[in-house]
Amino acid sequence: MTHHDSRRDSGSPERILRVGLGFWDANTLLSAVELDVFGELAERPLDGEELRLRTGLHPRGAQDFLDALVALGFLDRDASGRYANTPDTARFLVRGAPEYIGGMLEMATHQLYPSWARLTEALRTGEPQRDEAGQNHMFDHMYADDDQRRTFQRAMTSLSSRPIAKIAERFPWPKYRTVADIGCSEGALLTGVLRRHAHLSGTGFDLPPVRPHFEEYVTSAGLTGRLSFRAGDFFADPLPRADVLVFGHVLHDWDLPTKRMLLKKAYEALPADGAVIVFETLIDDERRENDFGLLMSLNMLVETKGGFDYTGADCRAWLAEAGFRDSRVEHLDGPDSMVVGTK
Ligand SMILES: C[S@@+](CC[C@H](N)C(=O)[O-])C[C@H]1O[C@@H](n2cnc3c(N)ncnc32)[C@H](O)[C@@H]1O
Repeated sequence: MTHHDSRRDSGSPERILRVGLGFWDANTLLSAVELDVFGELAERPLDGEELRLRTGLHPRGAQDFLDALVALGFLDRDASGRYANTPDTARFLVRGAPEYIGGMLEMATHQLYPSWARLTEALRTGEPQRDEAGQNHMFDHMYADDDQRRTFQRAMTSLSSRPIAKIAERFPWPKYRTVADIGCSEGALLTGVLRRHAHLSGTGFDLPPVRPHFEEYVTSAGLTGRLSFRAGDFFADPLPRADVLVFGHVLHDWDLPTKRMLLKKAYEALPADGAVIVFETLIDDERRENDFGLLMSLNMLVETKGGFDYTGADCRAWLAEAGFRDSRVEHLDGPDSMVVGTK
């Protein structure tokens, strides 16, 4: 990927304006998700007035809003003026669809957008811009609220589903019998991997408030017998023992001493020849290409006390320090890659 070169020096201010006003596009899409425009169109196309009434829009902005979604490529409109989902919005933005990605966008609306409005302050001070993020246990605070907890779990599942499918497909699972996912959230990784590999059993490790979400998700996937939940706090408790330990989008939440502590605990919990899988929106080693990974790291700046994203080379160095005998980096999907370390 060398897309950054084509983004520079085009001789036109268009890209500068487009990025600078990127919140126009973003808010239009986020409002459409919040108002469930795509869900209302799941069954059949609707004319503008019916769609307006169903989504509760005031007449003043309705037509511009819906036609902006057409112009942005998120809706189609036929010759008779009826609106319909595009193949992508039908697939990824209808709530309840198996590949629904809107959980992440719901979290963007409620949580990330207000923090990002204060990015300059975060850059000047190094401080997160969510009131509760300054506390040691930001998750305790977020999980105290049922809605926030559910939105966050859904966001994680939606963001992780594609890299998880690749991990299920590409990692040499036949060599191992047990897997534990540290910071498992609803259990999307374990479910994806165990569905594909019938010989495996798994443990999800996460904070106690996550248990009901995990159990609901795993039950609906029909995997209750092979999967269990272990409630714990990885600061205070040892990690569960398993042949493979997974950290998905977990290390980037924390500062460097915590990252190192978690990898050390993983080493201790693994048998000889056991493996750790770390998957994230890894930054490329040159720190030039993976803009999503770099922006994710700024997201950790505004959202967490010490979190940051990192390169594959960074992670391999930490794995070596923790004692792992070898490691490798493999691209998964989109901005996500995994680092695999062997004890
Ligand atoms: C960013 S989410 C990643 C979820 C999932 N692994 C994925 O890739 O989609 C981080 C997870 O770490 C969990 N977590 C945070 N602090 C924890 C702690 N002290 N002990 C155990 N789990 C924790 C959170 O509850 C959350 O599920």
